[in-house]
Amino acid sequence: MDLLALIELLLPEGTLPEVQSQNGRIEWKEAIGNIKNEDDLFAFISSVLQPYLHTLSLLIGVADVNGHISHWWRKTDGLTLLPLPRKVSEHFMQDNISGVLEMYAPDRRSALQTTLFNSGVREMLMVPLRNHTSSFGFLCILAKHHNTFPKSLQIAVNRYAGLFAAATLKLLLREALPQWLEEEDMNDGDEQELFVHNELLPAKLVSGIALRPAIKQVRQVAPTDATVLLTGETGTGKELFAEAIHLSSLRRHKAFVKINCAALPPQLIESELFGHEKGAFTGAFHRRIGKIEMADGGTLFLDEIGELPLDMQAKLLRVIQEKEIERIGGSDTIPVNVRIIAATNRRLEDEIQLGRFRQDLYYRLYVFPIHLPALRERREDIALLLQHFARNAARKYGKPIRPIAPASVMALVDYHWPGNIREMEHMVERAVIANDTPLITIDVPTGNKALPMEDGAGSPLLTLAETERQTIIRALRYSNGRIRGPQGAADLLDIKPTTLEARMKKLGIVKEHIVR
Ligand SMILES: Nc1ncnc2c1ncn2[C@@H]1O[C@H](COP(=O)(O)OP(=O)(O)OP(=O)(O)O)[C@@H](O)[C@H]1O
Repeated sequence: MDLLALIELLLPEGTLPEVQSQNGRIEWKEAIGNIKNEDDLFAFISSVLQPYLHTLSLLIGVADVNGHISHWWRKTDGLTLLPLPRKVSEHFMQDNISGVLEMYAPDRRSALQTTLFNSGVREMLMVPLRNHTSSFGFLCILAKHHNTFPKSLQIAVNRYAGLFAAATLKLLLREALPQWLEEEDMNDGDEQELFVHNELLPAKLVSGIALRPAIKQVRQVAPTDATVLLTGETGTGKELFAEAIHLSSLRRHKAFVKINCAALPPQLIESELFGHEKGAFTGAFHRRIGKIEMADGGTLFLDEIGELPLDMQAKLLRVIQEKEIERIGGSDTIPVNVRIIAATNRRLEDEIQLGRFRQDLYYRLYVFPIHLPALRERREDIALLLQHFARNAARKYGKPIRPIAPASVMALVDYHWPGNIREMEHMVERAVIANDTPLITIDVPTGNKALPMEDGAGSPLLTLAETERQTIIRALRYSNGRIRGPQGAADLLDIKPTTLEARMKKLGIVKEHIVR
């Protein structure tokens, strides 16, 4: 679970509105996503309240479980705040004061009010910061004069109180839970683009924008028992995705059994798949349970299915159709209930033409195909994945987490990655081990010159805005210009339709120009 999802759980439902930014309305998660320190927090609050009041002096207090203020954050515009008393404002927390407080004299009941009065504060607008069950702190807007706060400001402050609470919680949780701090900082605000999608997927599966359609397909197909055919070059993550489907399925508590059809000599494959009875052939001293039987109730992952010999293809077809097997040398048929996921880096259509793959088996497997793009087809994700693997390798080898040198990142974005993610993972790991400099440098492998981009236009590093533009355009083309609904562009990109429309407006994308 990410930090923002946790915040959403902690706050009362319906208290997190969208906010108006310079470029239209944006979702709360996006609005507070980049808050990393006190300055960011105050800049955010000021920007929300800017239309109502230009100069803001702000004070935020957060209480511990006993109601004592454990955190003070302040930003003063033209006010010199005296040091705040150490043990103050219990009654602020207890009475849950909200609204405008006028100050005409030091207040005996509250050390905080007295301090503020003596600091020159004459009016204060107070907003409790609430979680599900109670107030955990307060936000004060301070003014040097009476009658400073217009009614519109008071209404806005109440409307956005949930958002201010979320923003404050973000800072508190970052301090309390440093692992998030590290994750967020490494990605420098881009964390939203590189994410683990849900707890049921393998934790190591990360995805940038380009993998989102495949992840979406995983979510769609996982709960069914449909056969899945994963296609993609070597190292694109087919096995990881097979595991993801299994872990997101109802079979997740049963076995996930893998068989690599390319790794076994043909004479062993049958016994590996179907098992054998004792004495079935010379050397069969014991009964052996085959992989299909082992996967009963769970998932059978047939990697490199294109390498399966033709006679085995016929036997596999029978298993899929009849849902039963016979061990070699056995006379009984054994019912099996397995979900089949197959993977290949060959074009099975070509293999059929060449007479190396059975067409009937192909149709049995081609129920729900998922294609994993090669890394060079998803260059927009390369920089983020590099940082991800650098962080992982640093943890694995007990090294400090360091960024990769921008020049290396630029060169690697242009590289053609024949070994895809597997190649990247190993390359980064080697560099992390070998480098002790503040920035990790990685050389593009020699003898592998960067290939031009698919469109032949060279391979410049794209700006984030341009990357976003191209991704939105791709999604619109894919959805035939449809923004809303299942398989609409917003759905594919996993964002709200209103957010997509706002981004299209900002980036000057007109869907009629894209889809004709
Ligand atoms: N999206 C991803 N996020 C994180 N790691 C990934 C991702 N995709 C692949 N990897 C890592 O890259 C390596 C290769 O992945 P995997 O074995 O799943 O690829 P493959 O397509 O099955 O390769 P092959 O066709 O050679 O069997 C693994 O270590 C895997 O953990």
